[in-house]
Parts: sequence; structure tokens; C-alpha cells
Amino acid sequence: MTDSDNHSSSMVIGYWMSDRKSQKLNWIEFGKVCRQHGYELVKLDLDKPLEDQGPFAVILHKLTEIIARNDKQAIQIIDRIEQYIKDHPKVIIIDPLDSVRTLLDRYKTYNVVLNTSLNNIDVFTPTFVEILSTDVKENIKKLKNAGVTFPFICKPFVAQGTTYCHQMSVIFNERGVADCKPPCVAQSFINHNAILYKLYVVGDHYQMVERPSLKNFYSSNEDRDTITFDSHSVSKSDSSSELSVLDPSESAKRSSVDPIKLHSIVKTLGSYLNMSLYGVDIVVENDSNRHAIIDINAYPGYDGFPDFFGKLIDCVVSRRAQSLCSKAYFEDSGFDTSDSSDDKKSRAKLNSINQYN
Ligand SMILES: Nc1ncnc2c1ncn2[C@@H]1O[C@H](COP(=O)(O)OP(=O)(O)OP(=O)(O)O)[C@@H](O)[C@H]1O
Ligand SMILES: O=P(O)(O)O[C@H]1[C@H](OP(=O)(O)O)[C@@H](OP(=O)(O)O)[C@@H](O)[C@@H](O)[C@@H]1OP(=O)(O)O
Ligand SMILES: [Mg+2]
Ligand SMILES: [Mg+2]
Repeated sequence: MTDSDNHSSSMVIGYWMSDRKSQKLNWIEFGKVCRQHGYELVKLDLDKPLEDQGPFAVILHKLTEIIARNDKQAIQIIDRIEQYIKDHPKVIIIDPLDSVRTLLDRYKTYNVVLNTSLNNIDVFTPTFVEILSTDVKENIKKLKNAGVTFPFICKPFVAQGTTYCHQMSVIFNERGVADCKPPCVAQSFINHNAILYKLYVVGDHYQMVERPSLKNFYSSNEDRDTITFDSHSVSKSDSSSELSVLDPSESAKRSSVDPIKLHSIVKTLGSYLNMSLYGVDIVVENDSNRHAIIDINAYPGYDGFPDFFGKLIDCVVSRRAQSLCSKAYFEDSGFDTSDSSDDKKSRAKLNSINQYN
């Protein structure tokens, strides 16, 4: 008997996230929501073969800290999950591990944004360059060539899941370039009156929340020493960092976010990233009003997202419906959908369908 033949077993959602994260989200409540929709929610035991725990219709996870760990045990865990997905091509994974890997690498993430058409609507990623060496002269040259201007912000390469990945610095001059801690990404600083907009996405649903952010810095601040900070002490909902206090001379003019731009960001990034659960951090540049994407997070905190669990089960249901629809389409077209060796053909077919959508 296959997974799809067994109706009851096809309704199991296997999930994994840290205990800290599930407590924060009050995950027990999601179990109840799942039951109301005919799903059973089962926590994966990452130390045991998944084959003995399934079959799963859906795997829902926040594995960022395990992927980022990259030690022998972590690699074994991820291999086990990837093997299960390979052996069960119909299981829906929220979100695909390769897509999460892209988001764990800030340099790759900024390149994804750069390659979208969002630039045409004044949504951009601030100029950035990867810093891999400790040679200050070489780095100064690299920054100049890339067009990264002072002040700039230095962010660790790894974006999530480690203790150091939120440790950053603002660098004001060539002297400060010695404070870059490679491997990192240097990114031009965008003045935005200390307001951050967090755009949380759950499948087709999204919600924007406002957060404190870094104050404005100017090129006239060129003599300043490097500022180091932990992003979580600046931009959480309850943060009250001195670094967010505007100078008295500055007007606290409020920026405004363009709802059409938000909609386009979700539509565009969702397909480029191939992700359902992610958050986009946006700042609105003073004067120009251009929207800068400064960070994208896999499975963020969703603090302030109304009815998160309702939207999450909605996302699971619609992902399953999409997958069943495409399966029915392939069967109508004479494809053997039970044979994963047809994957290539299916993808080719899907590409041809997409051309007409
Ligand atoms: N290019 C930039 N220009 C101006 N301010 C920036 C820029 N990039 C980051 N910041 C500020 O630094 C903070 C941390 O940056 P970023 O969001 O990249 O860090 P993070 O650790 O990945 O955050 P998160 O906790 O959302 O994952 C932002 O909330 C914002 O206040
Ligand atoms: O701390 P919060 O709950 O808010 O969530 C943060 C989340 O931590 P958690 O998933 O462990 O909770 C972080 O993930 P890791 O770097 O730890 O992998 C990262 O996604 C942040 O962007 C989230 O902050 P937000 O962007 O939502 O403000
Ligand atoms: Mg951020
Ligand atoms: Mg981040």
C-alpha cells in the first residue's frame, strides 16, 4: 500500500522546531487547529529513521539551527530528512531545504532580490559585497569596486540559527574596515528614520508590522568609531536601544509603505525563493521613499501576525490541493504519477503549463 492509498496516514503533518520556538508560538494550540481540519500533528524524532514514524503527508519545520550547525550529527539528521523526501516524492515540505539554505546565506539572498524585477518598482536591495579576507587594503578596494559607501553595515554570512549570526557592526571609515569580521556581507547603510517594517508571509497571506530600527547615520559621521550591536537588541517589538533614538535636529517624519509594493514583493519573492513561510525586513529610504529589502528570514517569529495558526493550516491545505491538482493533471495527460522517475517529465510539463499562466 502506498502513502496515497492510505487515507488516514496521508493526513499526518510531521513537524520539527526547537522546544523554545514551539513554546513561543504556543504550538499545542496548532495541534487542535490541525485536528479540526482532519490532520494529525506529530513531532519528528530527528534521531530515528523517519520511515518508522510516517508516512507523512506534510513535513513542516524550522530546521535553520540544525542546517546552520553543519556538524556530523546535524548532517546526518538533514540527510535522513532528504532521503525521506526523495523516497516519498509526494510529501509536501514546508519549506524545501534548498530554499532554506539559500536564506541562511545572506549573500545568496541579496543576489536573489537583485535578480528579480522588483527594481522596476523602486524596491531594491542596498549595494552589497561579500568580505572573505582579513586583508584591510584588499577589502577597501573590494568595497570601492562594488560601490558600497560609508557608512555601511557588516553582517555575518550565516543569517539564522547560530549565536553569532545577529552580531553586526556599522562602519564609518577606512579605519573601521579592520572591524569587518569575515566571512560577512558589507551593505550600504540606508537612512530610514529608525522605522523597520516586517512583512510576515504565510503562503498567500501576509501582514506587516512596525518595529524600531537603527537611527540615521551620515557620511559626515566619518570620524566615528565602529558601532557593534546585536540585531535582536534593536529591532524586536520590545527593544528600546539608544541606537534607535533620532538626533534632536532630525524631524521624526514618518515614512509610508506602499501596499502595492508589499503585494508585489510577496508575489515576486514567493516564487523566486520557493518558500511559503518567510519574513521580509523593509526600510523606506528617507526622501526617495524607495523600499529597501535588508533581510529575509525563514520561518520568523510572526509576532503580531493575527490568526497565525488559521493561516498556517490554510497554507498546508492549499499546498496539498495544488499538489493534488497537478497530480490529476498529469494523470489525465497520461503520466505515471506513481513513478518518481517521471519527475523530470513532470517538471517539463509543469514548465509548459506555467508558460500559459
Ligand atoms: N542596509 C541597512 N541600512 C540601514 N539599516 C539596516 C540595514 N541593514 C540592517 N539594518 C538595521 O539593522 C538591523 C538588523 O539587520 P538585519 O535585519 O539584517 O539583521 P538580522 O539579524 O538578520 O535580523 P532578524 O532578527 O530580523 O533576522 C535591522 O533591523 C535594521 O535596523
Ligand atoms: O525571536 P523571534 O521569535 O521574534 O523570531 C526570530 C527568530 O527566532 P526564533 O525562530 O528562534 O524564535 C530568528 O530565527 P533564528 O535566527 O533564531 O533562526 C529569526 O528568524 C528572526 O528574524 C526572528 O525575529 P523576527 O524577524 O520575527 O523579529
Ligand atoms: Mg532582520
Ligand atoms: Mg535575519
